[in-house]
Amino acid sequence: MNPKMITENLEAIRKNSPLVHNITNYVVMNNTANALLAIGASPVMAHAQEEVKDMVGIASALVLNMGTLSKEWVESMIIAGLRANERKIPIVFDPVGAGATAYRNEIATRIINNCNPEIIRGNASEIMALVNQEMKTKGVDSVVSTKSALDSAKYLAQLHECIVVISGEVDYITDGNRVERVAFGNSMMEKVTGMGCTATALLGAFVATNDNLFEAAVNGMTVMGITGELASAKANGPGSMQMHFLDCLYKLSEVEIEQAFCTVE
Ligand SMILES: Nc1ncnc2c1ncn2[C@@H]1O[C@H](COP(=O)(O)OP(=O)(O)O)[C@@H](O)[C@H]1O
Ligand SMILES: Cc1ncsc1CCOP(=O)(O)O
Ligand SMILES: [Mg+2]
Repeated sequence: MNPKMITENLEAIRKNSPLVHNITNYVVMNNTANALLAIGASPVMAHAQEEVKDMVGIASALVLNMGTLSKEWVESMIIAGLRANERKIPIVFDPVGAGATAYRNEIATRIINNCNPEIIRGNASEIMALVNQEMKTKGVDSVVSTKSALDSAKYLAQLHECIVVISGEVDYITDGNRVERVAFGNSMMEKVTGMGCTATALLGAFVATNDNLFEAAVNGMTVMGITGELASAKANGPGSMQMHFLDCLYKLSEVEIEQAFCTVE
């Protein structure tokens, strides 16, 4: 992980403006579309079974998010996922609320097994729940530390040959062997709904412009964290945090990325 690599990935997003197709939840559609625009990507939210295949046909990445599930949407996700596999475009999956209900566990397993996502990004509780169906979570928020989910993440990554990202105070990114730790960010990020979903959506833009999936995931989570730090320094609370997050993401510069690295080292 280095500032230059991250800046190059960011510049590729801004230059190419990849179309990121999202099948996501009602709560975060607006936030995540705005975050993708702010970073320089082009978002589209489309979930009708009649059109998802065509939309994947023109997209550079697919984001599947199970925040507000329904039977119809699940079928759309599977159709879209299979088309993404056919086109060999990357899929990023967010198992929102895995562990909270049996239905969520069942659907998460179905999406992973049928669509083979390149990246799975969840909070620690969700990642643990994907491995241990006995794991009970509070809802969409995590109740455990990210470090405690690391073994589950490695197992999941090896089993499905994908990258697993655990987000939280400290993020971990693993391909089952390598582990990268990203410790940027601010606790105010927990107070804005959809921050995790935003991370997942942004990962869509990073993988759309970087064939190295592991590197793309690390870059994406680093940009999330640094932007969170810059935004929280300007924010007075969750409302202005949300606004400043978009502005800081839009303006994020190479110098700011380098400075953030200097502060932690
Ligand atoms: N306490 C914290 N300190 C720093 N960054 C955080 C903290 N909590 C969450 N984040 C960051 O906020 C984003 C959303 O993560 P998280 O809250 O784990 O997702 P979710 O909303 O899915 O539970 C990630 O980029 C993560 O790094
Ligand atoms: C509150 C809520 N309920 C269903 S989806 C959702 C949004 C969750 O977003 P995030 O996991 O990014 O906090
Ligand atoms: Mg989440």
